[in-house]
Amino acid sequence: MILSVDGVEFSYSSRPVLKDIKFEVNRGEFFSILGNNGAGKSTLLKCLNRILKPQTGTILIEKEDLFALSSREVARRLGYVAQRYESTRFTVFDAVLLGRKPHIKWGATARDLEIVRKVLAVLGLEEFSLRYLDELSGGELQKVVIARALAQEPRVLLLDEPTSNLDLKNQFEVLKTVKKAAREQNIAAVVVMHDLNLALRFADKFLLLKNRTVFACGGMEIMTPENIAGVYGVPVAVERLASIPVVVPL
Ligand SMILES: Nc1ncnc2c1ncn2[C@@H]1O[C@H](COP(=O)(O)OP(=O)(O)OP(=O)(O)O)[C@@H](O)[C@H]1O
Repeated sequence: MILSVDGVEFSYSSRPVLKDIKFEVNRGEFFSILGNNGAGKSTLLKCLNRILKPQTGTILIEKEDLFALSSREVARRLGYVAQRYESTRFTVFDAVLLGRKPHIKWGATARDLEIVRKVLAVLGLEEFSLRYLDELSGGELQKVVIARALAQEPRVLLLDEPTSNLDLKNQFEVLKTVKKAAREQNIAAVVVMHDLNLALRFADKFLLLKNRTVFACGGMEIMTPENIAGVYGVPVAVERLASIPVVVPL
């Protein structure tokens, strides 16, 4: 187990958003967080990245209390891609190299540069290497911020709706890359998603959030029509098409 969350509660001033959140994520796992708009998914991800501090509960990363770690240690262990981000006057290469910052002591080494080149190649961003971020399309920029998080080589990768700006091909490529990174580097990817079909296709485990708390958590066995309808309030069928599970609203 790489991440363990127990009894987490969070409120924005007096507005309670999360209560009694409990789940575990294992190494190598693609873990999808699902739920309606406003269910608290982004808030939960921010608690996992220590941007927000839960009022109660514990979050352990590799058995250590997340809130007892130094900022540098957090940056080494956790990679985070927010739902919204701004483009800056960096080149794509430099922006991805920034992901290596928690590992760099004096200056970037040949290994750091190699990692950046590799990640850019995997995500098909090589040709954009020297372009400035503010000259990219929304989807290209989204791939760059994911590339930066992958270059960081974190133990846990936290992604908030990583495919929201991507076309069909890029949605698949990005999620495939994340899944491969989880498997090959034996890290965990915790991904907030809206597209149930993409979640079914790529995730190993699912956390369904409803009414501020965990509605269900587990593998494919919890993605039943009853649970999905219970969370989203829409009747659905879960079918297999070319042996791929798909959710169809009825
Ligand atoms: N900074 C904030 N201050 C006060 N309330 C907030 C703040 N950020 C979010 N909220 C509220 O907390 C609740 C959960 O928000 P959150 O962004 O975590 O939901 P979400 O599940 O990620 O939603 P979405 O799917 O729409 O992105 C919402 O009711 C939202 O209005």
